[in-house]
Amino acid sequence: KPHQFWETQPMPNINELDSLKPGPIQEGILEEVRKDPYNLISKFEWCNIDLRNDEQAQQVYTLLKENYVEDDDNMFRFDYSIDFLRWALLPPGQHPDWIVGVRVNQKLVGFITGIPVTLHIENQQTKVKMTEINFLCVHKKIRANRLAPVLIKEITRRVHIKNMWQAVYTAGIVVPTPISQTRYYHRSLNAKKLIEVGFSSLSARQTISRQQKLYKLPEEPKTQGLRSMKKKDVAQVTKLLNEYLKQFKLYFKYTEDEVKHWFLPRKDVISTYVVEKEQGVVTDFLSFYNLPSQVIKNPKHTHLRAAYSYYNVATQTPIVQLMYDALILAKNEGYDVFNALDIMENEKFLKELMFCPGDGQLNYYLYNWKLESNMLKPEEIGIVLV
Ligand SMILES: COc1cccc(CC(=N)NC(=O)c2cccnc2OC2CCNCC2)c1
Repeated sequence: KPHQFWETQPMPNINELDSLKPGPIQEGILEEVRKDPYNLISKFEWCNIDLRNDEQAQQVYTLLKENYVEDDDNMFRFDYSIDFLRWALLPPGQHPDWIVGVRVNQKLVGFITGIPVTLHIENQQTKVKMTEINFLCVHKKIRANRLAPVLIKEITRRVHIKNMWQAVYTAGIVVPTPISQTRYYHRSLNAKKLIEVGFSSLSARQTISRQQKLYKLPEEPKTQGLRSMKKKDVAQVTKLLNEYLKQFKLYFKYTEDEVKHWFLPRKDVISTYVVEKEQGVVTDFLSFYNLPSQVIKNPKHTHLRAAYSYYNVATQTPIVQLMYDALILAKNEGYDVFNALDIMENEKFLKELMFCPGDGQLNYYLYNWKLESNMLKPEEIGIVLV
């Protein structure tokens, strides 16, 4: 029976979509939260992963590299680096017991994570402290042990115990009940490599050299004053970002500390470029994160270098021009492809900059929250998960 687990969860099911009132579906009662971890099958043990510890970080890296998300044709698998995982999972205010592992004889076989976020939902008044769940992974060799539902219940318990009752997450699969179904798009930067790894294919009339010409980019960005973000930009970037995000129905509010963490450039993790017009005034910024994929079987290439659009705020520079510069910068940083979802204002540049639709969708989920409107359009989503 499909969804036997999800039917037990506070997610609106198809026939409640019109009866539930907006807001929390279940009131959280702290006293009722189970104090001890969920039971695991024998030999399986819970552990908190300290990603600052090289050995433990390496174990997480290897588990994900070999067992995490693959594309629909099982040709590519995400290959998150240790530096990336430290960026993604050690933000300000993180909780050590929200980086959850399951071990069998010291070997890491299961993983799930949460980070604290403050989410604004649908209108200004409601802002909800909650968790952003990510990196749910069970080793390929021990699937169908029903470990995934236990990992979800355990991290839910660890969130409830901190008196938080909502969560936000994304998934390529559809389980009850997405709040938005977004599509992803790819812009070729290295046409030859994309064809060699099988990411792109040539139709009868296309040739590699024709593709290379089609996707060719200028050597240098066009926008005057475009430069790498520095510490001194944090205050202005924070104001620009928080102001910009208010137009969406779902968005995070960022402190300057969080902007420092999420946007200051980290080599091979996050790239952020600001547009500094006359003396010191920052008017726009663009950012993209580095998520390579392992090419599962290919004689010539082991990895696909992919840049993923993060947050882009265009107030003076036209968004199409800003994103064209993002493509040029990503190409110059060595990326093969630039990926983006059709969320926020991205529809405004996807076609014009020759992005092609991917073969899947990314669904957004809100745990224990009924929206006023059952579904949000992708352009109403103002949050990017890594
Ligand atoms: C090209 O290598 C891949 C390796 C694994 C999966 C996919 C397809 C896929 N599922 N892509 C996305 O989910 C995706 C496509 C564009 C932008 N962000 C995305 O996902 C992000 C956000 C959610 N967590 C994973 C990274 C592609």
